[in-house]
Amino acid sequence: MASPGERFRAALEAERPLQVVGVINAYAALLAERAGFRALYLSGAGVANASFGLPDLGVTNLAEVCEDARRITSRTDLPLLVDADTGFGSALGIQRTVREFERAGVAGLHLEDQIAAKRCGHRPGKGLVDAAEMCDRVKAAVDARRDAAFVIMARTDAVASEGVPAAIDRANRYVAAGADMIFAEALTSLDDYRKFTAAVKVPVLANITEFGKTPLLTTKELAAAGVRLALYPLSAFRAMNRAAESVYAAIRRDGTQQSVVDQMQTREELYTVLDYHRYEHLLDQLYPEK
Ligand SMILES: C[C@](O)(C(=O)O)[C@H](CC(=O)O)C(=O)O
Ligand SMILES: [Mg+2]
Repeated sequence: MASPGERFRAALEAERPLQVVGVINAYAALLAERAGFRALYLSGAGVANASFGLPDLGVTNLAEVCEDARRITSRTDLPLLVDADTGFGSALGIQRTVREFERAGVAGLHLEDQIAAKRCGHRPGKGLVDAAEMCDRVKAAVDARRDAAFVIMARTDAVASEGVPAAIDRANRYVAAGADMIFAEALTSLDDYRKFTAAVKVPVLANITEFGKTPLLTTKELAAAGVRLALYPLSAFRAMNRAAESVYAAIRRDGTQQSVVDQMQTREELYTVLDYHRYEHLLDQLYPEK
């Protein structure tokens, strides 16, 4: 079979823009696969928020992110893009990140030009490293990959503090350093995406995260602006949280779940997604009933 990186690149050719959808765990990955997506995303915020109940402020480490990634890649062949924040260390740390991600079956990563004390891209107070330091991060990542198809995506958070032209300039420097794709973070208009894609000669990703700085642009609009990848990092996670909140509240309030059962996925539906009956059948064969 093609390598994960090759599968990601093939997906990018098959769809414009390629929709890359966030999955916070392996079960969500199965749901996304059934919905027809061609590429998946493990969000740094998702790992921090969902797996650890922590804010997305650079508090999770390589091993923790890898573990979440591995659980997803062991259950689906869809290529998985993983958020590596600022890379988990300096040059040697970044090299280790790339190797561990490759070993975990990941298709590619994105690295951002924020300082190590990173913030969410859509929040104030982001600090940046200079472009030269970010280029060193990109070079370290490119040198480390064993599969040439493993995707090294450079994310620039510079729009907020330096403006669009300076962010484009940074993006082009990251491409010259070897970045395969550019993650243009927290752009505020379609026109700014147009400026990016006109000036940057590799595929550009738009992060369509809710309640942030970027309007909820459609794939049609993004395609017309030349955007090649559309990311939905936490959409399903936010909806799951709302659903869980309402179920917990109802059970606590009513002393029964009767009013919310019709909001639930049924046991049979759960099993269908898991392919439960195939596993059960296997078990029956291994241990026939006496
Ligand atoms: C894409 C992102 O890096 C993530 O970790 O998912 C976040 C998403 C978000 O907080 O909405 C980011 O944009 O910084
Ligand atoms: Mg992130």
